[in-house]
Amino acid sequence: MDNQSIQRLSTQQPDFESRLNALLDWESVSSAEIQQSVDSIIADVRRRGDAAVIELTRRFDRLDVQDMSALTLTADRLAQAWEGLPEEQRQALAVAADRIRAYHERQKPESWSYQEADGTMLGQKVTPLDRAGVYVPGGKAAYPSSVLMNVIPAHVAGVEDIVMVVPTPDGVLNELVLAAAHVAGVARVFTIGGAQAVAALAYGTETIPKVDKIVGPGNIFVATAKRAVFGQVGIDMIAGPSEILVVSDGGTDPDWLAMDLFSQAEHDEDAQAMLISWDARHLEAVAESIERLLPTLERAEIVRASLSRRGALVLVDDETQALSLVNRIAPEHLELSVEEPQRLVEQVRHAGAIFMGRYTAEALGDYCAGPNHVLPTSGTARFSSPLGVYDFQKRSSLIQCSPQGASTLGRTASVLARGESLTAHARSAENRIDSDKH
Ligand SMILES: NC(=O)c1ccc[n+]([C@@H]2O[C@H](COP(=O)([O-])OP(=O)(O)OC[C@H]3O[C@@H](n4cnc5c(N)ncnc54)[C@H](O)[C@@H]3O)[C@@H](O)[C@H]2O)c1
Ligand SMILES: N[C@H](CO)Cc1c[nH]c[nH+]1
Ligand SMILES: [Zn+2]
Repeated sequence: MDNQSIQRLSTQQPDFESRLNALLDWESVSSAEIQQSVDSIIADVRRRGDAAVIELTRRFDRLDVQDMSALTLTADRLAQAWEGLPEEQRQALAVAADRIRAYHERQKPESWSYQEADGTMLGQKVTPLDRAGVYVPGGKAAYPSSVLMNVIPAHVAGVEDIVMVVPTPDGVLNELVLAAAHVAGVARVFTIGGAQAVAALAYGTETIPKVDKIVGPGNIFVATAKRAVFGQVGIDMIAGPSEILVVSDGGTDPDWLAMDLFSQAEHDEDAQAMLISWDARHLEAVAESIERLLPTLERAEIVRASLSRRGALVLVDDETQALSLVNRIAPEHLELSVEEPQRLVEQVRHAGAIFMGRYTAEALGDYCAGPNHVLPTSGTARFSSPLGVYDFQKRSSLIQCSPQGASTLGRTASVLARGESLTAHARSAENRIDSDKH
């Protein structure tokens, strides 16, 4: 059992709690050393702008460039990537983009207002951000799907200026990423990544425009930098390594489930993949599938590392205990691989995205089902939501008093303001009481 790739847990084990906590605790991976290095990168970019970005890109992505033009891709270059793709890939990108757009159109909030009996109008006006910065990860793997997932909701929200950054280690451009940027309607791409890209978007440089908000997932350097610049700009969330939590009733093919776990484990050595079941024999079968199928993967080493560090097959007493664990873990992706997912989903309170039934592989959501794949991780689904149109918009309150409304509200405001000893507030409100009768 010891030399197996994935840990085995049971709620009956006396040390279950501490072992589970160790698996869930990703934040502790963010060491003081990383924080220090990110702080100094941000300070450098603030101080020296483009020169720092160029130097840091040389150091971390091994790109030997002299000026920012070599780190800039124009709309023409993106169109060229689109034209050069095989038809099958163009088709797949277009289908995914259409489905993601259709889903996000439904999220679009409307401005609203209503009128009170005395003619006072109250409402809420929704406006898009002027400029959004989209971080597309590109260190260990390139993510064309993340381009679509980040850019399309911004467009649907009405953002006019979208600046995309994506690292291209060793100068290798990924044509699918560029084509996805084209199909999603991006006009400007800078081939930079890591904390230096986040800092450039947050503070602006001679070449890179300062944005209002930075969205998109990334590694620990990206996440730490986003946390550091929050306040200077908005951010969507701190997205950690990918996670999957599967609840299985024992009726799904163990090979399918093993591959579902691998699908997230292959992102990163820090990714988390867990399966919970109350069927001990089924867990054994999944363990056997894992051992047999793991060597067949292209990214077997990453998967092995991730499963041994943050992977687990968890035996619980029953369905109730499984659901209570789900709500405690608040996973990024939850697969309910059970006969009656509708019944179970009623009891799920915290999860980024819920994949219901044996046929709904999480991987479909990563690419083309329609909902966003940028999701809260590390338990933050307790208080945050998938990336969406609402992340690219803000709301302003609208208040228009009729003369009568100003009198009624003025009396109430005056009392409250005097209670706070704020006499200018009180007199400002009182000035308008019965002003139409003078
Ligand atoms: N939540 C989501 O929707 C989602 C989607 C796709 C990917 N992801 C996650 O995003 C992450 C992508 O990570 P990645 O590394 O492949 O790409 P990345 O683009 O996030 O990071 C690459 C950059 O990290 C910087 N970097 C690397 N080593 C450094 C060092 N020692 N010091 C300072 N900077 C350094 C470099 O500048 C490099 O450009 C993975 O964890 C993956 O699971 C999440
Ligand atoms: N599973 C990732 C989010 O956690 C998204 C992704 C992109 N490509 C494949 N998967
Ligand atoms: Zn994925």
